[in-house]
This record gives sequence, C-alpha cells and structure tokens, in this order.
Amino acid sequence: MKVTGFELRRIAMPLVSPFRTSFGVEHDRDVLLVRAVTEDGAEGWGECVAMSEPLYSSEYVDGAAEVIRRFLVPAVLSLPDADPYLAEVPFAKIKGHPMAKAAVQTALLDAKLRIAGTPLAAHLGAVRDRVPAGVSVGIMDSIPELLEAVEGYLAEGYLRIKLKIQPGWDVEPVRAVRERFGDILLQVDANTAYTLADARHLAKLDPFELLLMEQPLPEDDIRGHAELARQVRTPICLDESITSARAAADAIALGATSVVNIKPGRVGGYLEARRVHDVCAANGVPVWVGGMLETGIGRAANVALAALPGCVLPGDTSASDRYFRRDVTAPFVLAEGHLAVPTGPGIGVEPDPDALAEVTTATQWLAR
Ligand SMILES: O=C(O)CCC(=O)N[C@@H](C(=O)O)c1ccccc1
Repeated sequence: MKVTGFELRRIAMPLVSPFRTSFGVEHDRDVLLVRAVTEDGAEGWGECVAMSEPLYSSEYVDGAAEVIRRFLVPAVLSLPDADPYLAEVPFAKIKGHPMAKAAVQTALLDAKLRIAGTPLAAHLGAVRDRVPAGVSVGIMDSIPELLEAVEGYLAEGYLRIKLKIQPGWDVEPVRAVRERFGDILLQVDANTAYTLADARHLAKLDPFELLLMEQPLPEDDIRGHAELARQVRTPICLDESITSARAAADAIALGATSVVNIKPGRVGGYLEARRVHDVCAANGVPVWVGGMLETGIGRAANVALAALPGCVLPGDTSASDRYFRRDVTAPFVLAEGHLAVPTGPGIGVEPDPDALAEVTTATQWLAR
C-alpha cells in the first residue's frame, strides 16, 4: 500500500458536562485526527487520544502532533509498503509516544482494511456483534449529585458503573451508590491517586464487592500493586501501568494485577492491544477496553476491540452522547446496554464532512 500523504486535523469537541478525575477536570477535548491517503485514493482514519496536558501520561496533543509530523510520518513515507505491521519496525526505533504512534498506525490499518474490504473487528478476531457498555462517572461535588448521575446512566441502560475516586472521595461515594442501587456491576478508578500507605484505607472498599479497583498506585509502582493485592480483597486492575504486552506479562507474573484495562492509545495501537489481550487471555486474566473520551472514530475501533473473546467485562465504551452533543461520525447509541460492532470495512465509520467542518480548528497536509 503506497501512502501519498497524511492529513493532521485538530478538532474542538465540547463535552456535554465537565469530566473530573483525580488528575484534573476536562471541559472539552482538543482532538488530533490523522487521515492517511493512499495512491489509489483510499483513506484511513486514526484518533490520537492524548489529552491537552500531560496529566494522564507524558503525552499531550501538541507534542503528539510534533512527533507525528517530524518522525512518524517521514518513517511511514520512507517505507516501500506503508503496511501498519511493517511500520511497527521504524516506530519501535522511536522511543515512547504510544498515543502518537497509535493514531498513525490506526490510520494505516483502517486504509489497509478498507482496501481489503475487511472489518477491523474481523481482522482482530472479534467473536461478538455487540458489546456491553459501561460508563465512567467523574468525581462530583456532592453525593446527591453523584447518585443523580448514576441513576441517569442506569436508566439509559448502562450495564456497569465506574466511579472515579481520590483521597477524600472514595468509601462514602461507593457506599452511597451500593446502598441506593444494590448489586449493580460497580468498580472504581483512582488514576494513581494513592500510595501503599493507603492500603488499610483502600481495604475499606472490600465490603462493597467491587468488580475491581483500577490503578490505585503510580503507574511505575508494580511492586506496590503486588503488595497492595495482598492487603485488599478487591481485584486490582491496571491501566496506566500496562504500556505493552510485556508489561502486562510482567505485572501478571508479579501478582500486581488480576484484571487489565486495554487502551490501544496507551500501548501504541490496536496491533499491540491485541497482543495485550492475548497475553492476558493466556494467563486467565480478564480484560476490558478502556476509553479516553474518544470521538466516534476512536470509539468505533475500541468497540471492535471490545468484541474479542477475552473482553469479558463491560468496557468504557459508552454511547457518543455520554460526552458529545454531536459526534463527528454517526453516533454510537446504546441498545439494551450494548453498542453494535461496526460491520463496514476498516473501522466501519466515516466522519460526517459537515460535522467535521463545524469542529475543525486546524488542518495540515503532510506528503513525501
Ligand atoms: O469513557 C471514556 O472514554 C472515559 C473513560 C475514563 O474514565 N477514562 C479515564 C481513565 O483514566 O480511564 C481518563 C479520562 C480522561 C483522560 C484520561 C483518562
């Protein structure tokens, strides 16, 4: 496949409501989209999930755009065949920047699969045609406000609730949700906000029978998570720590995680995401697909990944209207708590030109 060039497109997507985590509050998303154009006019899309500031990980959207412009696009354009699998070789020589790599790799993968007429889900090994949807609920100003939000999501049909927690907002919100809504599927996400010194406090979550406790400690504290797992009953799930299939194998072998959140942007793309899935499946570790507030472009690819056999827990694959009043693609809509897996070639969705034009803040064409 010969690529004639790439378009980098920045879009400004306001969120329907502020999204608060232990590391900050998002009011809107400044998203970088990558479009690959091939010699015979096929195209492929990728979404960079880097946030505006390096608060979730070291990447941020302006930095990702720079790495794509200066290093990743030239590496691809120098290949005789711009195949996403072949591109992993020069990409591996560039240290880090998994979200930037994932965006370019996905644009190539989408183009390759559209040309072949193969849906991404089929290419990855999907076994389902719809996936159960969970929803991530941010930190709120009060318990009543939280209960109102959770009630609304349950009424919409979400099959699993994830509560963001941080020191000072953890046991009480979980207790309130459990007492009000009974034995719903419930989990928490700390985004690295605690330390091992908080182990006894985190053990207070055990009576609430949570599905998992996500990334309680810093992303590089594998030993700490293994020690914490010995002190709390709630299963530990890692997110920020799992940067590759090897990192997943290490964390599992060291007893640091018993569930894994797979985010393609965090591991460099859907090809490595499938390897993380396979390593976890080989070790009997359940996985689910996380989210980074993606538009329909990234959401479509995440839903395809969530259809793999090892994805046995609802993911943060919510409907488009969880975050956006108007998506740039046809919206993903909840049906009986599930999202349908796209069936078209590649990621199976196209951005709507008018919707895209409405939110575009900058475009740049990068060619040989
Ligand atoms: O549903 C979604 O797309 C968001 C799910 C979610 O909570 N993402 C969290 C996370 O840490 O997993 C996040 C939010 C904002 C920025 C980065 C990550």
